[in-house]
Amino acid sequence: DLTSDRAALLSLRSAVGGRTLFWPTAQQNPCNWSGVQCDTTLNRVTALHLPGVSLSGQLPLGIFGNLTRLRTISLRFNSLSGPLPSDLSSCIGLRNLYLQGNRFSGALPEILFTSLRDLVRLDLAANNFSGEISNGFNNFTRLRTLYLENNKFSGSLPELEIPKLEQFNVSFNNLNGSVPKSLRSKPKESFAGNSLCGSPLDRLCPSKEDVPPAISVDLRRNRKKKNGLSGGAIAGIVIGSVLGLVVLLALLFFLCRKRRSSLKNGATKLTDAEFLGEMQLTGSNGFSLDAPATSSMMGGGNKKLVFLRNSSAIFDLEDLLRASAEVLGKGTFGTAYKAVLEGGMMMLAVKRLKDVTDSEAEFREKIEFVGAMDHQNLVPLKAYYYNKDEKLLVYDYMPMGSLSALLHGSIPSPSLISNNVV
Ligand SMILES: Nc1ncnc2c1ncn2[C@@H]1O[C@H](COP(=O)(O)OP(=O)(O)OP(=O)(O)O)[C@@H](O)[C@H]1O
Repeated sequence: DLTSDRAALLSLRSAVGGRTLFWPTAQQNPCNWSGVQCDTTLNRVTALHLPGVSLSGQLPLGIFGNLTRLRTISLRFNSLSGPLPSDLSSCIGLRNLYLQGNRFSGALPEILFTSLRDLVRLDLAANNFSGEISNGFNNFTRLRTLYLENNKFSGSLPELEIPKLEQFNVSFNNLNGSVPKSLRSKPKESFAGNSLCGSPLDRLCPSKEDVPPAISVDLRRNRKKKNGLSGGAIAGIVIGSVLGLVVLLALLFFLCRKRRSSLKNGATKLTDAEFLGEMQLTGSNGFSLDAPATSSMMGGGNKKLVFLRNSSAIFDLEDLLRASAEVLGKGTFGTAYKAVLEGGMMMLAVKRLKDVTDSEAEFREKIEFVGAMDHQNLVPLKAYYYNKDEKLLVYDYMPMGSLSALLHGSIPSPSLISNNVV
């Protein structure tokens, strides 16, 4: 009733100020207040005209929810802000809503599209409204004016099949896409200031047909480039990598086996039969010959390792055969090996003689003679071994290499070189 309409108007007055402050509130009947119109038959407020009267602030809920018989609201060209109150939806007989030229913001409440079905004029221009332009405008079947220009509406325009729509403007928003068919009859100025395209605008919408052939080929090529390698190429790379890895592993395996077997062979060869060539001692220049060498026989038999001079029998033939061996080089009389006794307790040079034609007695005599020689540049013979198949000479291992290495390399001390070559 009018009493509740009056109360709602007073709420509005206290919320927005401006000219409403001049309302003679002492009067119980609000129908004489400036800007307020009533239907005397209904005894209700039916229109509120407050254009350009310095209203400011937000429209709170609880005002329009009570002014339910309003047919016209005109609050244009004020400084009202904030979102539209959703209880505007209570004004179901509203025909004209003029809110242009304010600072309203936010999206339009969706409920308005289902309740204000009698709207004829809707002017929301020049505010800060945002969000998409709702398909719900199609519910306003009596609408003749729809002004939404100069806001921040975004997205694309929906098809608006509003039969009586005469005045339409959505210019200067953030709209994009093409102008829908139903609106193509509107003047192009109604769509200006957006990213819209298509009729009635001069800007054509890009489509497959619109792209010139040369550009479309380029686009396709770019797309291909962006896609990177083809599936086949990737599969090829993967298979190639796997094969490469397999070959590499096989090679490593083969090399390891080869190394192991060569070490094994080196050690085994010590047991192979070879013969001692005739030893040609080149005289006594620089050499001193001791008294006949005293030798100790390992194990008592003459097929054992024989230690010469003062060398004590701290290892035996078994130790020697079990030792890991590595070829040091080949000389005239055979091959020399570096033998590391088990546990690394001793490193020896074992010279394995080949082509020995001397009888055992002759061999022993000559080796005892060699073993008795003493000279600062000569590695003393530590022990020897003789049997039919194998003749070995055992020396201490000289870790600093040969005379050749001394002459051509950087080894300083002659006392540490293998001097059997000297
Ligand atoms: N006691 C040792 N300690 C370390 N390396 C040695 C020892 N004896 C020999 N060699 C090394 O073993 C390799 C072969 O030596 P070997 O005495 O069998 O022949 P060579 O003296 O080089 O030649 P040739 O017998 O013709 O005079 C040489 O590189 C040598 O330096």
